[in-house]
Amino acid sequence: MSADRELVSPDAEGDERLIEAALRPKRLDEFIGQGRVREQLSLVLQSALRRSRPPDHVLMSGSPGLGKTTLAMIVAAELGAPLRVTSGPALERAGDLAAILSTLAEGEVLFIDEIHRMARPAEEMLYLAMEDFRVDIVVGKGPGATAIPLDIAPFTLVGATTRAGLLPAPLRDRFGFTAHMEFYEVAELERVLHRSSRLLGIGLPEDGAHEIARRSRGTPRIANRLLRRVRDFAEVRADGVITRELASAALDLYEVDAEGLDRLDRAVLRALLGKFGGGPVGLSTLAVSVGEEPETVEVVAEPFLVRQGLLARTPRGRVATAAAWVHLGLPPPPDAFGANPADDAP
Ligand SMILES: Nc1ncnc2c1ncn2[C@@H]1O[C@H](COP(=O)(O)OP(=O)(O)OP(=O)(O)O)[C@@H](O)[C@H]1O
Repeated sequence: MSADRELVSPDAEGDERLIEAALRPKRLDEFIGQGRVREQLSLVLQSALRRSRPPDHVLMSGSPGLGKTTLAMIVAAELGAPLRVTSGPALERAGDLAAILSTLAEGEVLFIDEIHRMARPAEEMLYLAMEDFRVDIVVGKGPGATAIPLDIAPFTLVGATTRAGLLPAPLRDRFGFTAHMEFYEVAELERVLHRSSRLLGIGLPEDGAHEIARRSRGTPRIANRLLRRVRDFAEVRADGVITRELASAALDLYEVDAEGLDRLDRAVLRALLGKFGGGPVGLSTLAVSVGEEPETVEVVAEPFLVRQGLLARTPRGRVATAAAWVHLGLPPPPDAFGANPADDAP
């Protein structure tokens, strides 16, 4: 990912990770927004606690930075259970997963981030572990290979994915509960910002919080990061007070536009309008034209552009809406998507 994506990219590195960890809500009642998910999860957890049984396995899907890791940690904290953390790409061989599963304590929460990127043999081992709390350890090779069954402690799997559609059905079906994480409303992000500013000792007036919140792409991780950049700007260029005007000037400098679109978002829209006349165009062609991987465009940029009503995914390809033309200061063509009420028909 290029350096200029760092500011609004939901990925974080180094010190940023430490600050992120410090800002994570620790319990469900501190977790802001996602009302439906919170209520559903709370029921699942309370009922498990009453029955003194580990709850069903939980799958969380949603864009990067919406709080999936935070919620996984909260699941363990609410259950008073230990948490083991790994990720799909780290589970290349079945043995990698077997080593973890066979050492889980009873009731432990196993969090697998990016679960859609797990290798196939590990995935197959996970099916049995999730359903029967058992793994088959294969000893030997070829026709003489034998599977030795090994019981494992009952545990709860929490899987997180940015691409639920890529999970094979047998895996998806083994989760008792799926939490669909949505982008946050501006008012919710304002609460996230006020909480973070208290924890970081940053003075944040209401109007400054509002300006940062509305440019945060509906994502708490981005809100927290923009807060720190605006704080830097306020301290160096002004008297430290984050007013609306100051937040707006700082975010302009960092190339986050009034709707929260960053450079990649705008590059995607510009390519769609400038090179493909508004589309339809296939994802790979669009990604090549902005010099990014198709997955980055699909996972990082598109969900937000779709949510903002600027881009539509149609069976024929990606299409810019009339609002996208307006956003880039261009007159929409009469046949632009969304300019005609028939586009909304099912
Ligand atoms: N509901 C929330 N309330 C307050 N802060 C939140 C909330 N959700 C996320 N955050 C903040 O956003 C940051 C990113 O959250 P988290 O790492 O859980 O996202 P994620 O969905 O797991 O991202 P990724 O998919 O990239 O791993 C955390 O540091 C946390 O402080």
